[in-house]
Amino acid sequence: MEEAEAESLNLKSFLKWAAELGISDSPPTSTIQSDSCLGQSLFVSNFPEAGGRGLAAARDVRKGELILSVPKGALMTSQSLMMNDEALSIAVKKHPSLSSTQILAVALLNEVNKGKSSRWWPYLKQFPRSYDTLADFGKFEIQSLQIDDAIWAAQKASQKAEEEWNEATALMHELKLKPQFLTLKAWLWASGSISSRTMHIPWDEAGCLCPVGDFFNYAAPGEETSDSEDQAAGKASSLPEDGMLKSETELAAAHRLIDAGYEKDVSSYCFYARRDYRKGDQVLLCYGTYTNLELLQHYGFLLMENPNEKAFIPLEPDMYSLCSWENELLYLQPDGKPSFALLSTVRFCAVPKTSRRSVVHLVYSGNRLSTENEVVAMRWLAKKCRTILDILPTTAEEDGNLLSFLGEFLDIHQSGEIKEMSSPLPTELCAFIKSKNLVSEGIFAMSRVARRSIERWKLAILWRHLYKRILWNCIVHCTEVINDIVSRDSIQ
Ligand SMILES: C[S@@+](CC[C@H](N)C(=O)[O-])C[C@H]1O[C@@H](n2cnc3c(N)ncnc32)[C@H](O)[C@@H]1O
Repeated sequence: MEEAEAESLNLKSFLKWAAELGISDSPPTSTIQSDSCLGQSLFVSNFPEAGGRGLAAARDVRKGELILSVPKGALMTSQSLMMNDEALSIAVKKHPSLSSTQILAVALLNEVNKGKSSRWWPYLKQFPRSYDTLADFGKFEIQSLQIDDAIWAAQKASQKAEEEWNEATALMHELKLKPQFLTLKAWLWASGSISSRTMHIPWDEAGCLCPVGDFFNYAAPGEETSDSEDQAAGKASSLPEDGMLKSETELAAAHRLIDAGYEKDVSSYCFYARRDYRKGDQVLLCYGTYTNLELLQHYGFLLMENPNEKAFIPLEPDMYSLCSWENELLYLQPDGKPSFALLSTVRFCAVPKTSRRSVVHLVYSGNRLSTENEVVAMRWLAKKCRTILDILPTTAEEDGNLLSFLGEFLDIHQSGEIKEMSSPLPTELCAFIKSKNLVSEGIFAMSRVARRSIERWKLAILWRHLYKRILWNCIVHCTEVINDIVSRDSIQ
């Protein structure tokens, strides 16, 4: 059977299985019996440019409408997995130091280990085979990020995954998992599934895996969720289970922004439309507010246009303590403009040390201190960005060219062995192919693994390209501010 045909049959039996568990996209009053849980409000579709498989509106949908409900019994949690598996439950109790996420990862692998005999088998077959989160990045992809902060985040993510795997190995051996489920690769699959697919529930920090609900692709929070209508409608809210929402402010923001949650009164996970949708539109979910690096870290993708993107630039050491801003507030926005905190810090630094006391109140008001100060501040910022860009191994333009080349390369070489390349390969691609041992006896095989590997590397290149674009935007912005001041001065 063709792979696509098998996939379609698997999906069909999954949607039937989901309907039997009470998952439904029908209005609560409806009593329609169906062999699919979808079809009334949603259907599964493919969106190659926005997340791949996702959910589309089966009819015109109004903002605030309930579009999917998943009963508690259909949620896959550590608790529900242990309830049906005494051996798992007993073994887990012997390892109290494991975190709730590690327990869910082991329970997930333990379930996959059962194969077809697992009651969750139709659902498990819908999971991706591998992920592109930062923890999945190899050394080459990590270095390809080029920016120290991002390299550090990726190294940390991959070290953390390995440490957590090591800690959980004893439990997995006790459960007598098959060798292929004891590997780091299997662990990365389980932790990638948890990181990119779980939803918040109040009774387990690791969250739950929510069949069908985890088919919603992501849209960044925008204007439609910034008003108070959702709270006015009294909807429950959920938090993405990812450990990213650290501060109270972030938690509060996430509560406002997310459009799905577990509702105790109906014992179901409920999903609401966050805006009006026309029939056929992709229906999206906001998992939270993320920069592109955070999206990569937790979900393995990034957005070309991310309103929440932030480019952090290394400042002089004393600048971090000069004002009372937290470091996370000192960044460039996607349009290149400095954040309020960064702008005021740079302005303050541009004041001679002896005069700083007298301008403290003005700095925090967000006002320009003087035209001279503004010019010095903007010059400093533009120079900083230029210096950072100058020392990076590639320019934004080169990254853009490499991305186009890789896009064409993947299109031309769909699969199979490649003996002769149509054009000379870019140096970085040669280094990539060599580091991944993709060539054997002069022949490059475009296997599924090679393709995935290139796709993952493309994400690293795209990330650094977008970072550099913000720094360029900043240089343009600073130059415009300076030119504006100079031209006003010359008129006066
Ligand atoms: C909860 S799943 C969504 C459904 C997923 N597409 C599937 O086929 O199972 C989250 C994953 O979908 C992909 N994704 C979601 N939104 C995306 C977007 N806007 N652009 C690209 N990929 C996206 C990412 O791979 C992410 O880790």
